[in-house]
Amino acid sequence: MAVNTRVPLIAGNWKMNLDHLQAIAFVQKLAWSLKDAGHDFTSTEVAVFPPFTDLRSVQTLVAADKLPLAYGGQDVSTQESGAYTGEISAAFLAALECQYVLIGHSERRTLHNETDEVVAAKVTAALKHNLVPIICVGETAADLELHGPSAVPVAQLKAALAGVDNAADIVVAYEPVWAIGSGQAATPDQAEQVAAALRLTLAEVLGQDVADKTRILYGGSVKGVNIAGFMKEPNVDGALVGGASLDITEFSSIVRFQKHVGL
Ligand SMILES: O=C[C@H](O)COP(=O)(O)O
Repeated sequence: MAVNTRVPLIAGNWKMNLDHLQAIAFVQKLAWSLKDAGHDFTSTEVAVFPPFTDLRSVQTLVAADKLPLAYGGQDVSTQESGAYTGEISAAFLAALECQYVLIGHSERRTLHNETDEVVAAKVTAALKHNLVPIICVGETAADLELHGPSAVPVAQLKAALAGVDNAADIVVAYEPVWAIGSGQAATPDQAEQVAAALRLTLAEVLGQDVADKTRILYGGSVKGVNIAGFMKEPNVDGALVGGASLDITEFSSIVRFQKHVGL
């Protein structure tokens, strides 16, 4: 068994919250609050995912104040450029120095009918522009009852990796749909079971080295009070946080999970 050298990642998905002015104030306060608390950004990486209209403001602030925060888009187009009204290309995100992009979030899959093929095309588009895709997978409550916990997330991951080679830097986020915004998080055991299955899939498709280095996040009602349980699991390398990422005290407490687990 390889030694785990994966740096935990705590990612805040703001969804459709905070305009560009609110984003500036929020990111500034978040960085100060973590700095004041003595957070070591090299031991746990922190990323935020603001709406597209905030990204230029966040980029300017992060660059000017040299903030140790990563950021990225919540979605990306499958297309390079052209007549695609409302779409945002991977090249545009790269030009704003985004490091990451969320792809295949369940809200995109359900509200915008994103298929596995579309998700795979978005992953390919992101990698082409050196963005690290955070590939979101997860089962609904009905899937869970019909197929058990891992079948749907594993199938979604396999489909998303269609155009990925084993040199690619990717992150996987396991987000059971039933746990998102419900206040009812999966148990650490449940998250670990699926994360382990996802890592096996990464090994099958991309090789053991990629599986060993790829971070797998858990998402779905993560809070300061439950993060430690997830982070004790060997295959969970961080969290994709929705609602709690909009509260600086709560998000900081999640980022500083080592405090709770005594690491
Ligand atoms: O992207 C984040 C997930 O949808 C989780 O959202 P939540 O933390 O509000 O449950």
